[in-house]
Amino acid sequence: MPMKVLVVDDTNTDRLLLKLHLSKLGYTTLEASNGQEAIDQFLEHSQDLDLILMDVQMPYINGFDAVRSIRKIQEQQNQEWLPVIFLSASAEDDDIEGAILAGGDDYLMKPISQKVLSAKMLAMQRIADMRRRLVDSNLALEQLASTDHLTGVANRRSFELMLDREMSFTRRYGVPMALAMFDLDKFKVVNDTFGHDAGDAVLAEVSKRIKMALRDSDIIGRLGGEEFGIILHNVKEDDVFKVFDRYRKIVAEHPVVHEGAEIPITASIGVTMYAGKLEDKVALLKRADQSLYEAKDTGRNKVIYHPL
Ligand SMILES: Nc1nc2c(ncn2[C@@H]2O[C@H](COP(=O)(O)OP(=O)(O)OP(=O)(O)O)[C@@H](O)[C@H]2O)c(=O)[nH]1
Repeated sequence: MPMKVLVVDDTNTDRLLLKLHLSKLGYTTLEASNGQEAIDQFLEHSQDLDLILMDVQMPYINGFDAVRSIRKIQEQQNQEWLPVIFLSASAEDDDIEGAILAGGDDYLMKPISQKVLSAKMLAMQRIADMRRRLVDSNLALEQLASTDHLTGVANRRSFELMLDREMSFTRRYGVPMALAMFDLDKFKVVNDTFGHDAGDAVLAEVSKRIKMALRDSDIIGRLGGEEFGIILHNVKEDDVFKVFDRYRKIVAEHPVVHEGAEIPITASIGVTMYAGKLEDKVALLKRADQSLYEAKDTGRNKVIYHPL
């Protein structure tokens, strides 16, 4: 993908010439005619910007100061590195050193040779491509590390991180949430009767059914074995039992079919609510677990919810 380049120069002709040359080379350009505009453009386009060409000598906020501000913003927002090439009429060693210290990656002498600029752009394009590949593979790795490979839902680590996030959202905005522990009944019998592969197929099918029934803002994760966690975001106390009983029915009403065999399956569900009091995740999980235990102990295939 061709790079998107922000061209910053207070001299209109220099800026237009640069833009023209870059467009001819196939790059997309944005422009700014002073340091403040450069910062504003960066803020607006930081997600898809690949390179900044920054004039050094500009009134008010010069190129060095503009780049220092941009680097500070990037650091605060934990953003990826964005290459900056300074453009300057000065060939003094101090200025070149100053450019690198201000956060620049390279330095081009004015008047700019089109040949040198084309070559530098080629090098920067290589870096931009490498950076994109790195970002993509980091995303893929993060996805892999947070997903349960059998069911495709969040794994325990990632579910607990999301639970932390949901709880702090509830504390800040007072939006109540529900947490359920959801455990398949007599799953050992399923494995023993139909085989481990059939057990795996049941786990995959049940999580698929629940995922389809959840709203986009709700979360399901596999806590381990045949146990799942479910978070309902922003739910009314009166609706909690109804929603989870619907999930219970979705599991129980149709057997899972695996290699011609019909495997009846039910689940027990322990539910609790969180309205933002000073409790921690461990306390909340424990409360849901106690309700789950009660559901198992009093016959299974049921939802237990004790309003707070
Ligand atoms: N097929 C399959 N089975 C699993 C997996 N993880 C855990 N199990 C099985 O799940 C079963 C859980 O058994 P128990 O903890 O005794 O509970 P249960 O039989 O579901 O009984 P209750 O929970 O009391 O209703 C064990 O037989 C585990 O081997 C998995 O990834 N795939």
